[in-house]
Amino acid sequence: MCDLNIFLVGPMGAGKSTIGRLLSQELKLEFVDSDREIEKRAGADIPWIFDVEGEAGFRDREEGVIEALSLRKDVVLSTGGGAVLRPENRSVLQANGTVVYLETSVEQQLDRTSRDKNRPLLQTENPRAVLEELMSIRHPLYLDTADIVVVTDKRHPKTVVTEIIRQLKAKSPLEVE
Ligand SMILES: Nc1ncnc2c1ncn2[C@@H]1O[C@H](COP(=O)(O)OP(=O)(O)O)[C@@H](O)[C@H]1O
Ligand SMILES: O=C(O)C1=C[C@@H](OP(=O)(O)O)[C@@H](O)[C@H](O)C1
Ligand SMILES: [Mg+2]
Repeated sequence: MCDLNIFLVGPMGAGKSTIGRLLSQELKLEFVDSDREIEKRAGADIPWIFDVEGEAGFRDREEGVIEALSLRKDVVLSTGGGAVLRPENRSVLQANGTVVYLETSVEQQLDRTSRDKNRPLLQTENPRAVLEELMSIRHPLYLDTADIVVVTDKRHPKTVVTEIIRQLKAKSPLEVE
């Protein structure tokens, strides 16, 4: 395998962080998560960054981290759900690896994100309305950025990983062993 980069995009609760780690283990690639890298560089967690710097401050940090991480070699990068918003991010992701969209229904997003409080955009009275609104804006951007689309609804993470690898092999048989 040479210079294989896989970038996971998709909405909150799609399973990008979970699936990314599993996929990296399966393909023996390094695993990086842009949200964790943002937190590491800031020395603060995401809720703090949103609180103090606003969403715009977070997006600026995210852009720097996505550029840096996408230029690495042989990584699986799990991005945050809003990474596709900036055209600069879409460009670097498309230029430097295979982009996988983990597609998920709002219903599953709600189910998977209801237990933790670390997503500032969902700390609201009506997370369903927020997720629907975000999906209407972002779904076309995910589709536009991705080389591969994998549905994750009601699928075990291991099944999702198997399906990603199947589609990667179908696309570039020589790169994925
Ligand atoms: N395919 C799946 N089936 C069931 N639960 C999942 C699946 N993928 C992720 N999860 C769970 O959903 C939650 C959110 O997953 P996470 O990987 O953080 O998503 P993302 O990074 O896309 O926001 C976690 O508790 C995780 O264990
Ligand atoms: O959708 C978004 O705008 C966000 C998604 C989060 O990442 P996950 O998609 O990994 O939850 C995180 O980057 C931040 O809370 C903003
Ligand atoms: Mg994540």
